[in-house]
Parts: sequence; C-alpha cells; structure tokens
Amino acid sequence: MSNKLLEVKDLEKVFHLGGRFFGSKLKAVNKVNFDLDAEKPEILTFAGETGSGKTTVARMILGLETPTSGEVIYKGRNVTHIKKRKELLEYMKEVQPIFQNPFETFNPLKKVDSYLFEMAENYEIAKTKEEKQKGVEESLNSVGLTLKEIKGRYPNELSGGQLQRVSVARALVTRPSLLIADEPVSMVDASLRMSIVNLFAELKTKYNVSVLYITHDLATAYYISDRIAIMLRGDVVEFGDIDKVMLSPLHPYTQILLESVPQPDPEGTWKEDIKLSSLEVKEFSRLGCKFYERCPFAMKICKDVEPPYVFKDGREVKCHLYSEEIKNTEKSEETVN
Ligand SMILES: Nc1ncnc2c1ncn2[C@@H]1O[C@H](COP(=O)(O)OP(=O)(O)OP(=O)(O)O)[C@@H](O)[C@H]1O
Repeated sequence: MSNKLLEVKDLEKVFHLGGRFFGSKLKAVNKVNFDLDAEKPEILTFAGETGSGKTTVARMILGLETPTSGEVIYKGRNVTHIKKRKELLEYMKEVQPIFQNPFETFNPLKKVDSYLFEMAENYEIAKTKEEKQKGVEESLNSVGLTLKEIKGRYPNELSGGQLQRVSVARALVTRPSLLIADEPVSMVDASLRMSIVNLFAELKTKYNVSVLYITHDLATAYYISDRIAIMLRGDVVEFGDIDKVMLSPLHPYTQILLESVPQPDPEGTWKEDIKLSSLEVKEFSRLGCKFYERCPFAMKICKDVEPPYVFKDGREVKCHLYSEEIKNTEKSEETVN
C-alpha cells in the first residue's frame, strides 16, 4: 500500500489552437511532478499569473481534462484515464472540487440544501433518510453552518461567503481526502476571504483533508499553505516549503510575482477563439527559460536551454542562475535584458 495520497508524474497537457492540422500547439502544462503524503494532510498551493497552467493541472487531476502524457496516481492506483463509471465515482468520492464562483455553482431556482442531499444520494453515502440527513448536517457543521440555517433557502437568500461554505460542505458530504479548490475565494467579498481559507486549514487539522489550493492570492496562500508551487507558462519554476519560497524567493519570476501580486481575472476563462498576446506566444514556445524575455538576470544560456531543477535552500528551483554547471562561465557574463 502506497503511503502517498496523490502522485503526479510528468503531467503534461498540449492544447491545439485553431484546428488540429493548421493551427498551433500550446503546452499549457509541462512535466509537472509532485506528491501528497497520505499520513500527513497538507495544503499545497499552486500560484502564478493568469494562463500559467494552474487550472489545467487541477482539471487533469479531477479527470476533467485528459493529460497528453504523464500519470496521476491516487492511493497507489493509476487514475489518469479512468473510464468505468463505478471507478470514477469511487475516485470522485475521495477527490472533490470546489469551484471559483459559488453563484454559478448553484442554480438560482434550486434550494441549496437539495445539492447536499443529491450528493449523499449520488454517491450512495447513506441508506436511510435519517442517515442522509445526519451526513448532510455533519458536513454543514464542519463548515460552521447548520441544516436549519439553509434548509429551503435559495442561493440569492445567502451571502457569497455562506454560499461558498455550502459548496465546501457539499464537497465534504462524500468524506473526501482531497479537496481541489480553484480560486475558491476570488468571488467572495474580501472581508470574508480569510474565514473561508481558515476553513481549509481547519478541515486539514480536524478532518485530515488535504487541499490543493489554486490561487492568485499570495496573502491567503501564505497564511494557510504548507508548500507552494509557482507556475509560469506551464512550468513549475519554484516549489517547496511556503516560508522558504515566500520569504526568500529564488526564482526571479517568484520575486517579481511577490512584488506585484496579480489579480484574478474572472473573465479570463478559456473561450473558443483563444488569442494569446505575442509575449505569451513567445514565452510558451521558448525552448529555454519561459521567463527569458522578462527576466532582469537573463543570460545567453536561458534563451535556448531549458533550465534544470536545482535543489537549493529547501526548495526546487528551475533556473540557470543556480545551476552548478554554468556557475563559472555564463554567470560571470553580463545579463542580456
Ligand atoms: N481548453 C483549452 N483549449 C485551449 N487552450 C486552453 C484551454 N484551457 C486552457 N488553455 C490555455 O492554457 C493556458 C493555461 O491555462 P490555465 O487556465 O490552466 O491557466 P491558469 O494559470 O489557471 O490561469 P487563470 O489563473 O487565469 O485561471 C492558457 O494559455 C490558456 O489560455
């Protein structure tokens, strides 16, 4: 039996833009690797500017997007290409998503409590009506709500913060071991964000639930995470302990990201005729470091040679600045930008 909850191995996603034959390719996720411990729940954040590939990583783990290559292993079982409904249901019972916009998650004409009961029903969580009611009540209690408070109410009768709590409660009905929360607080009033992210920290300690937290909001990430992965144009460029990465970032991109906290773009979801800026196209297609164009420390080698991962000061960093091989040659040369 594996002592890993989740293992993500060399996960890649290539999208074809503008038609398979005449269009171009975009590698939205490039060889992403990480794992989560089964014994020690944790909050792992994926952060990075818009279009860095965070959501695509999450969608591949959730089985909503087919990986081009690589593997997703859950509790020792390969779940990369589950086809059978029963197996998918078993997996989804354990790995639940929490989406960005609670107002879009809930149909305005449907009572919110019905979503929780449907979860209990669909995943065959309980046999009797009483058992279902108990399961729903417990899930709501773990997010600080009661069934009495929400019973018979429509989404517009609840605040954004309450609704997001209900969507977390809904995910908890199946008693998952892993929550995948994609920008869960970006549509929630700023004053309530902390209470929602605190909830994740509480779920981790009280109920042993691990969380993949996808966000632009580095402040909340710092507050609740154990580790962080910084993404840039499909690459994880820095990965490790949250304090190490955020208090002493090594990658020039992380350093700049921390100085200019990017804002989530609710309109920035993918649309059919996707248009990338010329900088994005250049960065995505660069063989060397994806940050070459913008990096104040860029060297000649960064242009065409993919940086290796270097383990330094308690984190992994994908940057030539730290690679031993070029220490005495390129680094002594002037930067190019
Ligand atoms: N279905 C798709 N078809 C084509 N390109 C896509 C598709 N989904 C995402 N992309 C592209 O892949 C890249 C990564 O997108 P992704 O949504 O994973 O980034 P992100 O870091 O989550 O961004 P955001 O923070 O804006 O959600 C972007 O350039 C995006 O436009």
